[in-house]
Amino acid sequence: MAASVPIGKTIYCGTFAHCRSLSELDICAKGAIGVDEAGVIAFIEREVEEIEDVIKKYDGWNDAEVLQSGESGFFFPGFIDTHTHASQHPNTGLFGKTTLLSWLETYTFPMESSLSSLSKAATVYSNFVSRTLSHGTTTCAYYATIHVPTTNLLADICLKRGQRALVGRVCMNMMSPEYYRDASVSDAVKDSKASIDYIRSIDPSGDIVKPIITPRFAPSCTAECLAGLGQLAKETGTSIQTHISENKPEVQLVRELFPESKSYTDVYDTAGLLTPKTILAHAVHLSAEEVQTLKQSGTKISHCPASNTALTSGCAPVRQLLDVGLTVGLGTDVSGGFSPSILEECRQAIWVSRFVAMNTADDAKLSTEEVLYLATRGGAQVVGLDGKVGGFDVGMEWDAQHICLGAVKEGGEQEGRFAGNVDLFGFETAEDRVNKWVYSGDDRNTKSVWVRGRLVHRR
Ligand SMILES: Nc1nc2[nH]cnc2c(=O)[nH]1
Ligand SMILES: [Zn+2]
Repeated sequence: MAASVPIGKTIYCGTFAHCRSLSELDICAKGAIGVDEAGVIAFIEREVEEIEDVIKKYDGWNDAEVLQSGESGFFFPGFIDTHTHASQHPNTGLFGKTTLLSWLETYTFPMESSLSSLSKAATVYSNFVSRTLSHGTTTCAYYATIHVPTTNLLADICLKRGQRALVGRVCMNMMSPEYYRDASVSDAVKDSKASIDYIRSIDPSGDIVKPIITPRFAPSCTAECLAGLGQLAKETGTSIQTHISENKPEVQLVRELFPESKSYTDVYDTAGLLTPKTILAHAVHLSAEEVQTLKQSGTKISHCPASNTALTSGCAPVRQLLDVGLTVGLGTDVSGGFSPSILEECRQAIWVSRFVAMNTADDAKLSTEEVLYLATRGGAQVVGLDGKVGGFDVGMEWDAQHICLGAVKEGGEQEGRFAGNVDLFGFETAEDRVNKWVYSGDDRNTKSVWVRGRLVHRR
């Protein structure tokens, strides 16, 4: 679906839910949200008895299309995936008993290197963008590969499909296989710049796709390469994404490779890579001092719980990171993570926080409201779209998903054609419905998805 398809005014009626803050999930059962031709929320009404009264109240909304959430449905902000690898999608579910460094060698580098092929990349990237959209992901921070043409192709696909994306050409000039590495620092910087220029040329406003500078992680890049990319980010005002402190052998490796640095965080700090537009994935094994450095630099964190469990990397101390005031979002980290779904990541974040709680204190536990916040407003802060997407407020853009759950009829069958795992028996409160969705929902429950008011997925 092209991003340029014109839209008319639309009023979304019925139940909507969104996170106001980390602890407050706002659910409105009799709502009406007016979205204008630009995809911007023009008004929000609560306690609506008759939609006609709303239409009368606002000039110029007579011809608006009215879309109902339905009895067992609700509108929810689109999910924001703050860290994933489109180029690893064919490997989803393939990790065996490997851990990070052996997994990279065994599965990841061979697959990524094969995406030099434009035809293979077209298939993999189109499929992955469809997949993430179908799970309600309206914004995604993507890693591609080292190849400029196919990285640019990923940006083309996101723009065409209308999914907001940060698209990164991966840089790696050290400890990488001969068959898959940047030949030199100048190549890494030049190719990154070429991809930045291309992505800015196809979407000069950056409303849908933006480039993001992407050093793979410290062990893949020399200090000179990291510094060159830090300089490039400064000169071009581009966002940055990389990995940090994912597993203990990796942290030890960074100590050995960068003996002059105080810590893993210091390696990035020295290179000028810690900025308010930097997204660091994982942050599992940081010291208190490193956390302070990240906080002071305004760096953002992507929590990737499914990946951290799959690769036995560790349990990120999310409550501590939040308490210090770091901004945290959720990332699927495919294919370290085994699912393209941020809803799945919400569950995984809840589970991991319970394992942390079992080993530390009960307040480590994350609630449903908290993970949904990380998946939406928190994620928006991480990717630099704070105040624009991630919630339903007047002036924000309509990046949203229509969730439909399965009402059970007398006799036991689910009503309608949106069969899924969630059964509603009629006694559930609005909060119960959201909880049931978080714990047992999936893409079968995601009926429609919009970005800036444009329909980008329908089931
Ligand atoms: N999870 C994950 N961690 C990494 N560290 C360096 N590269 C990767 C990657 O592709 N995935
Ligand atoms: Zn990753």
